[in-house]
Amino acid sequence: MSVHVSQSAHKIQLWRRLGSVQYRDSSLLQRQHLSSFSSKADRNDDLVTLEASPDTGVATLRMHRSPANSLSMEMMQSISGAIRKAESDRKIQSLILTSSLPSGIFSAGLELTELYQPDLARLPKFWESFQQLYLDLYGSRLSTIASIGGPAPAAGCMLSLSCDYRIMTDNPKCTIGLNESQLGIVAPPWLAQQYIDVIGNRNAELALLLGTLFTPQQALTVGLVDELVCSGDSSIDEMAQRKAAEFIRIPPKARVAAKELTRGTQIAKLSGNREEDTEFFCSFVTTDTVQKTLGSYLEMLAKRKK
Ligand SMILES: CCCCC/C=C\C/C=C\CC/C=C/CC(=O)SCCNC(=O)CCNC(=O)[C@H](O)C(C)(C)COP(=O)(O)OP(=O)(O)OC[C@H]1O[C@@H](n2cnc3c(N)ncnc32)[C@H](O)[C@@H]1OP(=O)(O)O
Repeated sequence: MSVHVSQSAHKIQLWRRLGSVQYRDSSLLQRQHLSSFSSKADRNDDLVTLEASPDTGVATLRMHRSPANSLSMEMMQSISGAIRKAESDRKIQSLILTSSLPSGIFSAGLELTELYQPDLARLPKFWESFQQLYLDLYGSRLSTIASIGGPAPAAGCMLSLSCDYRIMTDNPKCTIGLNESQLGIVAPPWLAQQYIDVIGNRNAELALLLGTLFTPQQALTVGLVDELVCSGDSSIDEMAQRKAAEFIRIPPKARVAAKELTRGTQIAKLSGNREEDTEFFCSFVTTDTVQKTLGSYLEMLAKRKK
């Protein structure tokens, strides 16, 4: 076991050193169609806002990385940082995760330019930030509520799966689910396991195979979300606040211990396997087949917009 781990650590270091090497399949360059997918490192450190209310014990984490709250490395680090900041305030017991983008998009999942023709030195760090975000949110001592006012595909769905409770706007244009197979990729095992845990094995099996994006009503039926907000009902923010208050009435030690019962094993599993997971991801995502499919998917997104 220890030999295996050290070999994999060596490979990760190798990945990091590959930074100066050009991406190997330059024939996949289709940038002329993909001008809107050209940014990589964020310079903006104002990607999320944390508003803590010691009186109520509730903090609200608002994501606002325009245009779609896609998860670049900096975005994931910002969300992780905000979760830790909220946790460090002992008066805070609950966290509402939401989007403040005018479009309402909750999160479009991983930033696709991080996956397509990736910067090879950045790629392992990017994936480690994704793992860390999962560990921080899924394992948080806070009760966590996802207030989903717009689409939440792939890693956007992961953000909500990592919360304790999910409230979604009942708008059929807003869909949620792990659609990775449609991009020619596959969710990592720890994310697939969250799906299985939340919607059951058979539902997860079919949805992972087909890359299903559920409408809010379908998501409610399979248990992917816990509650829907219809227009005319009280606002999604009010409902999230009410749910947070309900969680806060439970003694914190008991609440945290209950969470540990259902999540501890999976958290320990990834914590002990991060390097191998990163190594697998880097090898998988850089294969020519995956790169080609990602390129076509990006083109399809750009064309759809036109
Ligand atoms: C056997 C063991 C296996 C082990 C496996 C191990 C490892 C696994 C390996 C790999 C796994 C990798 C995991 C990936 C998870 C992901 O999250 S992949 C990302 C998936 N995301 C999507 O498919 C969403 C794509 N986007 C959309 O569908 C729509 O944009 C939307 C979110 C539904 C919103 O639609 P709407 O019509 O409102 O807006 P637009 O489409 O016009 O988009 C607005 C704007 O945003 C840009 N954009 C959208 N999504 C992304 C994105 N994910 N990344 C970057 N940019 C995005 C879009 O281009 C528009 O930009 P603009 O033109 O500049 O306005």
